[in-house]
Amino acid sequence: MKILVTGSKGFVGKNLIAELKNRGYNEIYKFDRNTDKSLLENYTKDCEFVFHLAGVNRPQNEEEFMQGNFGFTSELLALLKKHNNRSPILITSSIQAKLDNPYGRSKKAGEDLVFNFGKENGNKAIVYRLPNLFGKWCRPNYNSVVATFCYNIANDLPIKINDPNVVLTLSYIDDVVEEFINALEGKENRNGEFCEVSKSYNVSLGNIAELIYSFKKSREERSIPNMSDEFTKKLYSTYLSYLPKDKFSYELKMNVDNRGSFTEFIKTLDRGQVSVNISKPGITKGNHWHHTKNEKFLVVSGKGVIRFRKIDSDEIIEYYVSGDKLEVVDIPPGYTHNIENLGDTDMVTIMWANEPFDPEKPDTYYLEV
Ligand SMILES: NC(=O)C1=CN([C@@H]2O[C@H](COP(=O)(O)OP(=O)(O)OC[C@H]3O[C@@H](n4cnc5c(N)ncnc54)[C@H](OP(=O)(O)O)[C@@H]3O)[C@@H](O)[C@H]2O)C=CC1
Ligand SMILES: C[C@H]1O[C@H](OP(=O)(O)OP(=O)(O)OC[C@H]2O[C@@H](n3cnc4c(=O)[nH]c(N)nc43)[C@H](O)[C@@H]2O)[C@@H](O)[C@@H](O)C1=O
Repeated sequence: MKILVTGSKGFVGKNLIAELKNRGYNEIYKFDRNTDKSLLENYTKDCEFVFHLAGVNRPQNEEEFMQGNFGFTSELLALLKKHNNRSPILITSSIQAKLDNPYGRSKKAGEDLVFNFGKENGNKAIVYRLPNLFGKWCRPNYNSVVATFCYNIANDLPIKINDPNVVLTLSYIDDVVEEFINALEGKENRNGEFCEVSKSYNVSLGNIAELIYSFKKSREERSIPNMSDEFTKKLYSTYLSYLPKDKFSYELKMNVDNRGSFTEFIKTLDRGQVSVNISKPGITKGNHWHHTKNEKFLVVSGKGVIRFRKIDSDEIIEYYVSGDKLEVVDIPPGYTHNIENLGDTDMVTIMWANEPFDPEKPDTYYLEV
């Protein structure tokens, strides 16, 4: 299927094209600002679907709104008409089309053109009045406060919030792309004459800023944002996409002694803590038990033994473990336990505990196995 995408180098265009390719749509005609106009003539001859995303959001002069959002749409429609091309046309209008401002009026004029063209020529008109969008690859300091906040905070730059109570309606780029591909496949989500993305979030600017700052802080706290909240999950992915290329990594505090090291990796209040334990050859760690605290040990490199003894019993239970065969060993409460490195290399163990370590209430009692 031959698909024409205008505005192919923009935020929405790049995300849409990447996913179209993932899904096997490989005949994509890309048109953007610097594409030779004569190619648009060719593309409109035989394209079978049009995603008309090219739009003017932040021009130097106000007149460019009408030239870009109405004028260029007319040129595109005239070419489709010239070639008697009846392919469906999807356009990205804006919730601002309802507003009496230069951008809104130009988007409304573009909508009217497409609706009328559809009626006159039989092309299916698929018109989205999109809310503010967010996601990876949106240009910062341009048409999205989310992109600007993510970029500035990731780059240690200040942000300016005049009114933190302003509430935005936001849709996430992956949900937009999913909806657009549904539309391509004839399953657009209609609400009256317009189409809409089914998922959107109403969030205040203050909340957005607070969340993004918390993402930055999560590295120091070794915490993980709340992924059970859909908006947080999507905003966190967006934030990460703005990390500068020299800031993808961060160091952890390694607690080193002559036995090896113990390093906290991830701490959560509701799903526990993950740490990395390194033991030198011949070293035994542990020899303690817990009332309620419990753990999972996963040796990923080296070899050793995990021993258990119920605190009122003489029976010793042994689990031989090695990085050659990944196996999780649960550490049940009421059993004193230790882990000994039996190999001649460092033994590396991933340790999960059901609660973050609390020095005030460690629930850990020394007792030899
Ligand atoms: N992102 C959002 O939150 C929302 C976007 N929309 C609409 O969705 C569409 C896509 O938005 P988005 O991807 O964010 O915007 P972008 O500015 O990132 O992308 C639009 C692309 O279209 C190009 N373009 C503009 N005019 C023309 C033209 N006459 N010929 C060829 N190329 C052109 C732009 O080039 P250049 O950069 O050189 O101008 C740019 O590469 C726009 O129509 C926008 O109005 C609607 C609601 C919300
Ligand atoms: C739907 C619509 O969506 C976009 O247009 P926009 O709404 O202008 O987008 P924005 O993210 O720049 O602003 C959102 C709100 O946020 C305020 N705002 C901005 N920048 C800061 C800022 O830096 N600080 C503060 N405090 N507020 C800001 C601003 O005053 C406004 O209330 C376009 O993609 C467009 O194409 C489109 O159609």
